[in-house]
Amino acid sequence: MRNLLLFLSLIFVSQTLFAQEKPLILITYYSQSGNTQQLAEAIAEGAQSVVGVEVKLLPLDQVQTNDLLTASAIVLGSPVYNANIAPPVQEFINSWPFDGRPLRDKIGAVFSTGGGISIGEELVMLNLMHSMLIHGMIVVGGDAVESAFGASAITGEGPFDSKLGMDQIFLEKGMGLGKRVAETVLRFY
Ligand SMILES: Cc1cc2nc3c(=O)[nH]c(=O)nc-3n(C[C@H](O)[C@H](O)[C@H](O)COP(=O)(O)O)c2cc1C
Repeated sequence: MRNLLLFLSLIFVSQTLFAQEKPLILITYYSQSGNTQQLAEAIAEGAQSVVGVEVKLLPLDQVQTNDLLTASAIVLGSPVYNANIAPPVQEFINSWPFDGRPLRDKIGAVFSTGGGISIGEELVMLNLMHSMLIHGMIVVGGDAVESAFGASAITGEGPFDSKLGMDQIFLEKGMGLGKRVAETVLRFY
C-alpha cells in the first residue's frame, strides 16, 4: 500500500513538472467592437495547432503582471485609432515591468485591425513592435510575406465589411502567425 502511494505520488509529481515545462504563449488584445478579438482567436487557434505549447488568450484588462513574466511569447493586438495604437493598448504597454528588463528575450508578435485599407494597420503593428524591442523582446512576423509584420485585418471597407464576418484571408493570416510564434517558441525553449 505504501509503495502504491509512493508510485502514485511520483506519477503526480512528474506530470505536474511536465505540465509546467510547456512554454506559455500569451495572446492579448484590446477590442471594443469584437474585430481584434476575432483575429486574436484565430491566432490562438493557430498556436494551439502546434503540440507542446500552452496558449492563454486574454483581453488586456485581464492580464496580470505574472502572465507577462511567465509567458515565453507575448502576442499583442490593437485596433487602429486615428492611425495609432488604441490608447488602452498604449497604457497597457506602459504598465509592463521594465526594471531589469524582465521581458528581454521573450518572443513577441503583433496584430491589428483597421477599418480602412492602408490607413493605419501597418503603422500600428510597427509601433507595437518598437515597444517590444524597447523591452528587448525578439520580434517575429507571420508565416507569409503578406503577414510579414504580423497579422492584420481590414474590417470596414469595400468587400471587407466585418458585419458579414471577418474575411477568411485575414483569419488565415492570424492562424499562420499563431503557428509561427508557437514553432519559434519551441525552437528557443
Ligand atoms: C476612435 C476610432 C478611430 C479609428 N481610426 C481609424 C483609423 O485611423 N484607421 C482605420 O483603418 N480604422 C480606424 N478605426 C476603425 C477601427 O480600427 C476598426 O473598426 C477596428 O477593426 C475596430 O476593432 P475592434 O472591433 O476590435 O474594436 C477607428 C475606430 C475608432 C473607434
